[in-house]
Amino acid sequence: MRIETEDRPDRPQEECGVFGIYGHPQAAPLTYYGLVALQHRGQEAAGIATTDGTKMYSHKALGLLTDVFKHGELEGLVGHAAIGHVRYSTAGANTPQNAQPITMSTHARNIAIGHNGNLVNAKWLRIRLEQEGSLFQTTTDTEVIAHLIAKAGVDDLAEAVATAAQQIQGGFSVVILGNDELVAVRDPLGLRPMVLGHLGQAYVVASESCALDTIGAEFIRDVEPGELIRIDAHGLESSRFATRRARKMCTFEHVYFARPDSDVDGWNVHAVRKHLGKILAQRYPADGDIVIGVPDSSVSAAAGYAEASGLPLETGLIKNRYIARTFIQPSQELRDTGVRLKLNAVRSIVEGKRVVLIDDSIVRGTTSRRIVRLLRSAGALEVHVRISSPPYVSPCHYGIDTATEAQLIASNHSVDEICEVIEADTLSFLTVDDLMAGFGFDKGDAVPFCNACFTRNYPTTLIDQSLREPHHELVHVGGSTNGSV
Ligand SMILES: O=P(O)(O)OC[C@H]1O[C@H](OP(=O)(O)OP(=O)(O)O)[C@H](O)[C@@H]1O
Ligand SMILES: NC(=O)CC[C@H](N)C(=O)O
Ligand code: SF4
Ligand SMILES: [Mg+2]
Repeated sequence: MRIETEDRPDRPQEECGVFGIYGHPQAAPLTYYGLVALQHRGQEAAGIATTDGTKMYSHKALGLLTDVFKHGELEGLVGHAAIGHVRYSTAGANTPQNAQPITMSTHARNIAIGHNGNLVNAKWLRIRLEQEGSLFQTTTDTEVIAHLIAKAGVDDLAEAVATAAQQIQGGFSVVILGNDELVAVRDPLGLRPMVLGHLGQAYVVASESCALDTIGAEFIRDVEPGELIRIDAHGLESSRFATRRARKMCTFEHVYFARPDSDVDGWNVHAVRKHLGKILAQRYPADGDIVIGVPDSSVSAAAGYAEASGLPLETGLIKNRYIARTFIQPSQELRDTGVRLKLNAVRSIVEGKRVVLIDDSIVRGTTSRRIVRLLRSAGALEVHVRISSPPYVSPCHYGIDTATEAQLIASNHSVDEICEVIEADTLSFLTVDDLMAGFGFDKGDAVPFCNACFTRNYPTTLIDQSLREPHHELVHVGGSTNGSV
């Protein structure tokens, strides 16, 4: 194993998916299938940890799930309870040791932890924990949660997790595996999603309901913001680690991130996107002949736009199904190549047409410019771009870190300037009020959503912003993390 240090690159980051199951003899394979359904949430690393009540087993590595578990590693993951994770880093680089679940042995137990979200006070907490003697193995914010659990000073895992959850701030949906129990918590504002289901006698928690559908589990309900769920041989117990307060669910889950077949906090993602497409057509019509959605995430909004405008919906862009999401590629060069590999225009459909192009978001502008060019080179006469969300002006600090402010095209360009940069004939975005109308809210209503990336109004203080980034990243090259803890 080679160990080296590197400066932490200041680069755009994104989301994760978590899954947990208790009470099933096939816990590891079911977790694997659940994670397959959540692969869109993170493609940098994947891992699973299981317990048979006595020993804990884990395997994790960089890469897609199918790469990480291609040599029969699942067979070694025995036990009736498991958690799993697919990672897109937000805190700490994309290195093997930062992959999750993070495992730790304490005097009381083994724990494994998987986290979706990003903490806004992890650096402060880490400094305090290090001053108190904690030694960190990774550079993630997630390990801070593990140390807080270990240091809680109580034997009961759920109590220890509650103590930890009360100290962390920001976005977090977390699954924790103990010796013979599974604990799940969701942040008090509900920034990150989490659902609860059951498969026969087994309980399941996951980032999105599509993971429940994939393993044939039944949806019970969303995990409440500020709720702690403990599942063990005695069944399921729910408690609160934080008092109820106004929800601030992430709208970007609905706009782009979640799968359209998922229901997030009572709204079906496809239905919301389609509704947003209709609002876009009603408020920002375009003189076009055909409507084309940018695959994959804008297909629902394009269907809504076409329905409301009366224009035909065409499949004018074909996506190579073997290329992962471009928005979450770690460098601009890779993103540019990614867009080219990913999409191609259908000349026979777009030639001689005025195209209304629907996309769900413009973040850096890479995708839109490339697609406008593609359509023109395939013979489109005009390209009118309509975006089913408002301009993305400010970085997310809660788990969908799309880019630094300087990289966000809307943070330093007007709509007209963006239109010019992406080489479109016309360009319109939804307003925040339009976006909220997509969920059935009227202007002026108090809404249960975080819209900070569109408004710069963050629902928490950004505590760590006053601290400098850590300088060093520890990179282990090679080696395996499989085996019992
Ligand atoms: O302005 P940019 O920085 O280019 O990012 C915005 C684009 O990225 C996303 O799609 P992506 O290609 O990631 O994934 P998808 O296939 O799930 O839509 C999003 O839907 C936009 O199309
Ligand atoms: N995208 C996420 O939710 C990442 C979780 C955690 N902050 C990490 O970087 O590993
Ligand atoms: S800032 Fe944007 S992406 Fe981040 S949680 Fe809020 S709505 Fe979601
Ligand atoms: Mg897209």
